[in-house]
Amino acid sequence: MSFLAIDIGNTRLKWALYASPQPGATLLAHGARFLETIDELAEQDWKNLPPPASMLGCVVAGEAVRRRVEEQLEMWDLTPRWVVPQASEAGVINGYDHPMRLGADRWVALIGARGHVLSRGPARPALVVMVGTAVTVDALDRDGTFLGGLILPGHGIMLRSLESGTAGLRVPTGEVTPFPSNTSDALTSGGTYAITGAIERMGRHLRERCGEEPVALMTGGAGWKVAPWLDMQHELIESLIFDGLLHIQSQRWPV
Ligand SMILES: Nc1ncnc2c1ncn2[C@@H]1O[C@H](COP(=O)(O)OP(=O)(O)O)[C@@H](O)[C@H]1O
Ligand SMILES: CC(C)(COP(=O)(O)O)[C@@H](O)C(=O)NCCC(=O)O
Ligand SMILES: [K+]
Repeated sequence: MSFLAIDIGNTRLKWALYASPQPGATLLAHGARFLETIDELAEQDWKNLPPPASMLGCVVAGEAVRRRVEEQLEMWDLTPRWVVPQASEAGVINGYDHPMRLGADRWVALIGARGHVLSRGPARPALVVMVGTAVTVDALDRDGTFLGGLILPGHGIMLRSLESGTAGLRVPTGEVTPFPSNTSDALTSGGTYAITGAIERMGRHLRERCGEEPVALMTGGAGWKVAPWLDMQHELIESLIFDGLLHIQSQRWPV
């Protein structure tokens, strides 16, 4: 009953093969590819994998990328299924004005985060941070209602937009420091503090709204770059999206 989970962001496709579609299932294999090279998945990463019995993915990179991935999936006898955010699912209530317009990766991360919160004891509010091409900072209250969240540029987009919008900012990346005294450090510190500042601000909104400290869960390829500078208790969970896909699949097709 192996299960293939796929997360397609705007920079990379991440995949993971689990022994079964159940939270906590054994991880059999996993990998990631920049979107430029996803047409090699069948011939390379997936060539020697045991055929998965089912698959569930989330994609925010558009129809053309989704179709390219579905072509790679044709090597197996699988029906590709892609998450569409619902009004509520797996204990999470979608508070977006138009629930289906929420990014599928954000919805899946919220469901994964809710699973982590409930597996640790009494329900608590959660701050769900995804540091990828863009950065999202989403707020779940104690009852599992998604209250709303921030979208801001990821580090790469911030630097590229500064480079393209100015004459003098094409410099190597620098260090994060309280008082940057060169262009490289100023850019790297500015980008990092913009991201951590947004996270800390949403953390304050959620704490004031719920009257208790939220659990802060962070994921995404650039999470490790930001985490050391975040002035709040938090946990980096690289598998958060996969955990959400496992929860959804286990509820849709309970074994
Ligand atoms: N191997 C890598 N090489 C360069 N950048 C990486 C790598 N892995 C992660 N990153 C960083 O993480 C970001 C992509 O993270 P990811 O979570 O895959 O984004 P998305 O979900 O938007 O595709 C990139 O913008 C980059 O900052
Ligand atoms: C905000 C995002 C671009 C983040 O995508 P990523 O950085 O993971 O590539 C994605 O969640 C998205 O396309 N959202 C749709 C708009 C919304 O969530 O309001
Ligand atoms: K992502």
